[in-house]
Amino acid sequence: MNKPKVVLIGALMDPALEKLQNFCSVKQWDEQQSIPQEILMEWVADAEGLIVNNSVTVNEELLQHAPRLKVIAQVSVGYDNVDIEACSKYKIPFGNTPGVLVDATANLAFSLLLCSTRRIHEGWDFIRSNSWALGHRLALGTDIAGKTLGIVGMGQIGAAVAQRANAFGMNVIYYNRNRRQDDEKIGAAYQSFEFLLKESDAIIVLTPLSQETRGLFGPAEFRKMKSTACFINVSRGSVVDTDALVEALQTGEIAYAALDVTDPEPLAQDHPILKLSNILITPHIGSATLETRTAMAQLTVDNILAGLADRPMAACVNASKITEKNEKP
Ligand SMILES: O=CC(=O)O
Repeated sequence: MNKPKVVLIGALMDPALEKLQNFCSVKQWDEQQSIPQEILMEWVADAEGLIVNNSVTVNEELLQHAPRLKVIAQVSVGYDNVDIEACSKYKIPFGNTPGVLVDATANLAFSLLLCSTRRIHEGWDFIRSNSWALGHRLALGTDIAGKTLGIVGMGQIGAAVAQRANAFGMNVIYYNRNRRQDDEKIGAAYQSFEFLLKESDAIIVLTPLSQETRGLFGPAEFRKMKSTACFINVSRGSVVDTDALVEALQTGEIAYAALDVTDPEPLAQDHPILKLSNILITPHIGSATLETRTAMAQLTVDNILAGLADRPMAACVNASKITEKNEKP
């Protein structure tokens, strides 16, 4: 029996890759640079499955070029690069990887909070620049117990961050599009966005990127924050107006920022944000642990195999929008 053809963009960890190769004929793009559009279009022309990463834009044009496509999956929880409505229109289920990355991402977010408030990476720079030996003083950090943490975007990862902040004695408030019914269980109180901006000592952003959240943090929002505030983004870079953030850090409107995501990504070496001393940036590594990435790869392959076999997928974003398969418009 012929194996179904699957196009794989990017790397996939073993043993998931091996499993995929056992059941499917896999064509993989694993180069540093993004796949050129003409090659992508050529490859998807006869593909039945497609695994993408966020360097690929999945839109109607791509779907029109892929008449045999039965399923798409991505090794991430965020899918702002994918036009879900178009996938649903073409009756193609799209799978992502929620759940399995919650703890790793919450740990990274909380690490950025601790590193920022205790100025850990500055300490490391201080040592490497020989300042210790020269007797220069290192600036003091701040405590987090008793301080207010504002979480913007209260999904599973937000709840896991709230749990950690509670354990560290923080007062946790959150803002979300919809208020959660289990405020008490997650140990966080719902507040308006305005209140959160004004009252938080630290803000952690975890909201997905959408039309509503693009540029959510701009000049006006930074102006409302405390001058001692620490701003942390672990969602998507475009939720923040980068120029406004640079200015807020330069002028002292806020004290500090830590970002796991940036706009653009990656940052050019001469980007002004890299010249600031009151910022810490990590290269989009929220879910990057061996265990988590292995589980994400496994879930992605399970999603693809289920979609190819017309079985329900473990994590499908548009399951409710797809009724009859393979009836393409
Ligand atoms: O950014 C990472 C993800 O969306 O999983």
